[in-house]
Amino acid sequence: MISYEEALGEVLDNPLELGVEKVSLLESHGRVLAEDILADRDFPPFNRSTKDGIALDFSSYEQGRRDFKITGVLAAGMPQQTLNDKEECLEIMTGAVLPAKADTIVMYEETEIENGIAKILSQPKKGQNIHQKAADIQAGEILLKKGKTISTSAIGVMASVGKSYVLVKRLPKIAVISTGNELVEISETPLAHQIRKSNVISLSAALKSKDIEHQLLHLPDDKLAITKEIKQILAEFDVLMLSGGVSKGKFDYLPEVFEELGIEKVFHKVSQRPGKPFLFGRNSEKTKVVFSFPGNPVSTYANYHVYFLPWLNRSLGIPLPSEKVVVTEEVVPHEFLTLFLQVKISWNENQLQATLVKGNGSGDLVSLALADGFIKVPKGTTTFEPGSQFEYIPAK
Ligand SMILES: Nc1nc2c(c(=O)[nH]1)N[C@H]1C(S)=C(S)[C@@H](COP(=O)(O)OP(=O)(O)OC[C@H]3O[C@@H](n4cnc5c(N)ncnc54)[C@H](O)[C@@H]3O)O[C@H]1N2
Ligand code: MOO
Ligand SMILES: [Mg+2]
Repeated sequence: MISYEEALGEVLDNPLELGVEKVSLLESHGRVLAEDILADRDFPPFNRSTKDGIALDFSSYEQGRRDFKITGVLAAGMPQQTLNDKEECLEIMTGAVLPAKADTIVMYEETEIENGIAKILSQPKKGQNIHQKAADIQAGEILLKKGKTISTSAIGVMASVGKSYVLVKRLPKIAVISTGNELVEISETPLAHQIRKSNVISLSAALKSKDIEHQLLHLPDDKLAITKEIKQILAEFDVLMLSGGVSKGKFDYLPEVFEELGIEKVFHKVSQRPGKPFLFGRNSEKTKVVFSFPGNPVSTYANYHVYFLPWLNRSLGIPLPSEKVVVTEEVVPHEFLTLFLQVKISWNENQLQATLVKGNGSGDLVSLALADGFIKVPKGTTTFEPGSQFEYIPAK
């Protein structure tokens, strides 16, 4: 059995080359940019007024003039005008184009306007209140680099250069598969010996929150049926994400079925709790990967966050986030297993602190909903004191 660290290393060593696709700008939020976005023009595209006031020729002020006759009003959206006479000025609004032959803007608050004459009350500096053409970026320069995760502000930047469609990294297409004869649909009333399938519903919600295309499928505890179906599913999807049927039981057929279908087992079973009987595999062409999670609800859920999400980030070229929290109580490690303990998170003096959520093992679905995430507790024999720091894996 391999350690958690080795297992994560193997998972991260098997990213998929997913390619790229074009999506509409509004659909691109959270996706990974697959092209550089260039400035299609200078930013700003013209000398732009940053204040409401008057535009004048500074040399006239320098020569002692303080009163300027107003000969027009410039609004944002008007084509560029010209200041025809040094002794005159033009009123100008924020965002309007600086007129030719003017070089300085004085805001209204620093003037007194009477009978069409603006009197300057302040001591303006040459060139003030002008956002110079190309000061932010020049046409042809890179505004956003490929590889960036698209934020809402990046969407605004792309809108400003007229990108209504944008090239992004493709997301994997995933089959989310429940296994087991005991499972019924959520809309059904289970008989005494049955339960509703919940694991795959959480997985589906988690994938939906990332806009990942996926399909919910179900397999009975019947080896022939499983083999036939998985063969078809493999042809259609990039990733198989299964829950259950992967441990030591008489009806846990998945490990042998994968082998028969040519799925290479990268590892099966990790020295961790929960989630020990996890199997990770891939096809020989390395175009498909299989996350076969143990069926206990907490195991499936923990392993999705511990392995699948980092794998997804690696496949998309996104840096892996790392967060630390401090525990409020003693934490007892396991001598041989890495533990993923459920915690509730709160803020304490600018630091995230974690309080353990006590549950009844990895079959306890109820405690799972009370937790915000997991802390990773390395194996060992020394109890951690309150205040010790742990890696935190948020679960959303
Ligand atoms: N002899 C051994 N027995 C078990 C071992 C072991 O090492 N040796 N490991 C235990 C651990 S740890 C786990 S975790 C489970 C994993 O079992 P499987 O992956 O084979 O899952 P199943 O047997 O199919 O189901 C286990 C449990 O989970 C429930 N389940 C499954 N799918 C769903 C679903 N979609 N929604 C809700 N609940 C689900 C299922 O009904 C079972 O109660 O094995 C231990 N045994
Ligand atoms: O790996 Mo299991 O999840 O401890 O029940
Ligand atoms: Mg089993």
